[in-house]
Amino acid sequence: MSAALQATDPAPLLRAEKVGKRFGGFVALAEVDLVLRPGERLGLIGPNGSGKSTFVNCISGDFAQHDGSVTLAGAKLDGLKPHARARRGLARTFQLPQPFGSLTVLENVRVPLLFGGHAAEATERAMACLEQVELAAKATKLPRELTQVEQRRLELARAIALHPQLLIADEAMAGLSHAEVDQILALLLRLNAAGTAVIMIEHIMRAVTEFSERLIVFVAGRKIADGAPREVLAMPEVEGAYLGKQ
Ligand SMILES: Nc1ncnc2c1ncn2[C@@H]1O[C@H](COP(=O)(O)OP(=O)(O)OP(=O)(O)O)[C@@H](O)[C@H]1O
Repeated sequence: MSAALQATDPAPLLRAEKVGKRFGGFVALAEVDLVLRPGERLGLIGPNGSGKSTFVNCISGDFAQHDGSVTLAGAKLDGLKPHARARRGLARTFQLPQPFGSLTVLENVRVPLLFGGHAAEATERAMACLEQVELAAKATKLPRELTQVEQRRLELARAIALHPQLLIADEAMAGLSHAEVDQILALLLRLNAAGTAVIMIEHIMRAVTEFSERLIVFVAGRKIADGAPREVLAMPEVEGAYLGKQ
C-alpha cells in the first residue's frame, strides 16, 4: 500500500520529508514523510492529539521551527512565513475561523489579495471568491452576522483568494449539521474539480471517506497508514488505534 511516487508519475506538488515537531521534550510529530500529487484529494485522520494540526502548522509556516523539510512544486518552503507560502500557492483554513471582526465579509477576502500583490483587482476577485462559496449576498455583513456554516465558507473564501495549488482544510466541518457538512463537502469537491489539491483533516468519517481518494492516518505523532481509504480503514492497527475509540 505504498504511496511512493512511481517513475511515470508527474512531479509532486507537495513533498514533506521527515517533518517533526517537539514541544520541550514532548514529540508531537515524528519524521513524517508525505508526497502529494497535483490535484490530489487526501484525507488526514487520527485521534485527538495525534499531530494533525501540528503537521499542518509545519507545512503552512505557522510553526516556523520544525525538523525536516517542505517543498511545494519543487521550491523549498523552509523558513518562509505563512503569507509567503500563500503567495506560492499554499492555503489553509483554521479549525476556528479567524476573520477580521471589524472588516466586512468582502473586505476580509480582499486582505489576502492586497497582501498577495493584487490590489488593483482585489475587489473584483474577492467578489468572485464570495460567489464561489455562495456568500456574495452577505458581502457587506460583518463576520459576526454570519451563521456558523457561513463563517466556514468565509474562511474558505479567504483561503482560495490567491488561487492556491494546495488547500489544507483543517476541520472545516466541525460542529456543522449533516446538511451543512454536505455544503462544505460539495464546495471542496468543486474547488478540487477546478484543479486545487486538497488535504482534508476531519473527524467526520463519512465526509472524509466520501471526499478522499487517499487516506493517511496519524497516531501519536506518527503516520501509521497511507493508501486507498477502503484498505486503510480495514487495517487492524487503524481500527484499533483510531476507529475503535470513536
Ligand atoms: N503549542 C503547543 N505547545 C505544547 N504542546 C502542543 C502545542 N500544540 C500542540 N501540542 C501538543 O501536540 C500534540 C498534537 O497536537 P495536535 O493539535 O497537532 O493534534 P491533532 O491531531 O490536530 O488533534 P485534534 O484532532 O484534537 O485537533 C498534542 O498532544 C498537543 O497537546
